[in-house]
Amino acid sequence: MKYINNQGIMDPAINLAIEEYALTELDINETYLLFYSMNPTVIVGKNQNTVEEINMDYIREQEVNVTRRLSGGGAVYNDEGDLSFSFITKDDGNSFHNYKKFTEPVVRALHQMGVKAELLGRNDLLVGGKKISGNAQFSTKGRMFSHGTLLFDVNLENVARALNPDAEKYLSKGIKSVRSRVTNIREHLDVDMDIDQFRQMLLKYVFETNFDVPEYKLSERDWGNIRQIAEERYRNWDWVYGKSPKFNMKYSHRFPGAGGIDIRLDVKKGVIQNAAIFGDFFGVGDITDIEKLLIGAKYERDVIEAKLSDINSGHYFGKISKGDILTMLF
Ligand SMILES: Nc1ncnc2c1ncn2[C@@H]1O[C@H](COP(=O)(O)OC(=O)CCCC[C@@H]2CCSS2)[C@@H](O)[C@H]1O
Repeated sequence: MKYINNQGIMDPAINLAIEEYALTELDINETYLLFYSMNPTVIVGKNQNTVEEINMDYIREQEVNVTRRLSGGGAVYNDEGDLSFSFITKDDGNSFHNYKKFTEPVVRALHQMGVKAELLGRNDLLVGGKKISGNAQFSTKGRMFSHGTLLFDVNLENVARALNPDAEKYLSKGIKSVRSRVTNIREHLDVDMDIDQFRQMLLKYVFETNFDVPEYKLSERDWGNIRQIAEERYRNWDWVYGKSPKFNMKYSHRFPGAGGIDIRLDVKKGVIQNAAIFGDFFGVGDITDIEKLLIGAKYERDVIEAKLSDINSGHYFGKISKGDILTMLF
C-alpha cells in the first residue's frame, strides 16, 4: 500500500481528480491511500439531481463549491475541517460493497484515539448515535475505490445550511440523501489535536508504522493529467448539473396585492424542455413569450437572469418583479 500526498490541496475538483487518476491510470496492482480536505463544497452522488440537494441561495452567497463524484449515495458538505479518506485498489470480486473492509482500519485508529466509532447501517460511521463519516464506493475495469468523509472539525451549522431545505419544489427519480444527525470527531478525542496531527495518527495506525509511510510521489506528468480530469469532469457544468436525472420543478406563490403565480418546468440534462406559467397577476403581455424565453435555456440562475434582463416585467407580470420570478425559479 502507498500513500498519495495531495500536498494539502483544498480544491475539491483536484482532489477528486487525483482519486480518479489513481483509480484508472496508476499501477493496477497497487493499493493507494489518499486523504483530502477541501474548501466548503457540496459533493453530490453520481445519480442525484444536484439542484434538489443544494441550497442554491446559500451556495451562491457563500461561494460554496458544488461537484459530483463518481460514487453513488447522497450529498455531503465538506470543508477544511473534514478529512476524507480514499482507498483505491483492485476490485478483486469481494471487496466492492464491502464497507467494513475499508472502514475497519479507520475505526481501529479512531478507537486508539478514544473515539468509539462504529459502522452502522451499510456505510455510516457513528459515535454515540451521531454520524461522523459517510462512505461510498465506485468500481470500474477491475479497480475500485472506497471513500469516506471524516467530520473532524467541520462547521456543522453550514452542513445543514448548504444542503437543500426545500426539496418539495422538485420531482425526480434522483437518489435522495439520507439526513442524519452529525457530530465532530474532535469533540470525542481523549487528547486534543489538530487536523494535521489527526491525519498523521491515521497514517500511523493504518500503515502500522512509526517510521516513514511508503509514498507514491505524483510526477509532473501525473499532475498535468490530474488538472485535465479536474477541468473536464469535476469543474464541468455538464457533469455537475447536466448529469442529473430529468426533473420537474413546480412552485406557486401568492404576492399580496400583486396576484398569484404558478411556474412549472421540465428539465432534462440541466436544460429547460418545457415551461408553463399560470396565475392571476396583472400584466397585459402574452405570457407564452416568457415561456418561450425559458425553453432551451440552462436551468441556472445567471442564465435565466440574463434572459429576463431585456423584458419589461410590468408588461407581463404587473407588480411581480423579475427578482420575485427568479426567487421562485431557484
Ligand atoms: N461531511 C459529512 N460527513 C458525514 N456526514 C455528512 C457530511 N455532510 C453531510 N452529512 C450528513 O449525511 C447526510 C447524507 O448521507 P447519505 O448517506 O445520503 O450520503 C453519504 O453519506 C454519502 C457519502 C459520500 C462520501 C464521499 C467521500 C469522499 S467525497 S464524498 C446528509 O444529509 C447529512 O446529514
